[in-house]
Amino acid sequence: MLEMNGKVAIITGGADGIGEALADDFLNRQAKGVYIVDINEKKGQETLSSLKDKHGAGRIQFWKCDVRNTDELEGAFKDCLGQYGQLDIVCNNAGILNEYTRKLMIDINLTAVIEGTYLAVKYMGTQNGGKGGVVVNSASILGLIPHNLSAVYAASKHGIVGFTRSVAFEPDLVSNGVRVVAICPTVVDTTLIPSALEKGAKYTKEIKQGLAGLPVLKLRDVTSTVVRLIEDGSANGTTRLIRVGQDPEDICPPELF
Ligand SMILES: NC(=O)c1ccc[n+]([C@@H]2O[C@H](COP(=O)([O-])OP(=O)(O)OC[C@H]3O[C@@H](n4cnc5c(N)ncnc54)[C@H](O)[C@@H]3O)[C@@H](O)[C@H]2O)c1
Ligand SMILES: CC[C@@H](O)/C=C/C=C\C[C@@H](O)/C=C/C=C/C=C\[C@@H](O)CCCC(=O)O
Repeated sequence: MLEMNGKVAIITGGADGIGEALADDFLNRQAKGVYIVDINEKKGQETLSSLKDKHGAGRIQFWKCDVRNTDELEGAFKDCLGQYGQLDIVCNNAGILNEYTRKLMIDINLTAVIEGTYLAVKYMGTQNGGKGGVVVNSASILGLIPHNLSAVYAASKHGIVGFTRSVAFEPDLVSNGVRVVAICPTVVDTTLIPSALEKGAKYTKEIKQGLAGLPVLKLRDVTSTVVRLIEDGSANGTTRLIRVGQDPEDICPPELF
């Protein structure tokens, strides 16, 4: 069992929404340090300031970068180890929803998750001077089911699910003591979808109709599931579906051919 107490985490997309809630939750659980990595400087500084007010200045840092730039992302890992001397948890959570910018969305939602996972092995792995650890990738229910109004977004999230289930058992990860899991929430109470719709997302009208009346997850439904996955040392290659009013359940249990 890996307890949050005394652990150090990097959270991409940590300035807002699910990432911000994870940072707050980890700090509430006495994490030693949390690194929020985000492209949004203004929101990042605001979140940094409010988390410092709540939890004290020493346990929270903000690293501004675009997760698509692997060198800049790696800078956060190096800086984090320099600040805290350890790294235990990596949440590859940054994501966007924009069917008009297809390559950009795949680069942020999928490629950066893949690169972030291998950076986690490089900096947490037992064969690389670390103590091992856990990677939590933010997928979506749309990583498990198709969606005709969000095909590229769904492709990016299906990619995360396939990658997570596979890489978790890659020999290099197993021998380095690094577990990899993914969360697959339905709609969550953040600005991701409302702000995409406000900006005139593709199929805005149809998406609004589809979303009307759908139950919305609270941030704590997501953070509590993430913490359970982190703490459960047997969770590896797990893709956990999170729905309103239902216990989180594992879909596609990992089975190697
Ligand atoms: N909100 C939902 O309904 C929902 C449901 C299932 C899964 N998800 C997934 O969870 C993750 C977080 O979603 P959210 O709802 O908290 O979104 P959000 O928009 O509230 O927060 C996402 C954060 O990622 C940051 N970000 C975006 N592009 C970035 C980049 N290139 N480099 C660094 N940071 C970047 C944003 O600045 C923002 O702070 C996403 O991967 C999303 O796809 C969200
Ligand atoms: C799924 C949330 C987020 O990751 C992606 C949003 C992308 C586009 C917005 C909209 O088009 C997507 C709606 C997705 C709905 C998914 C599931 C529902 O059909 C059923 C949910 C019912 C339940 O909570 O069990």
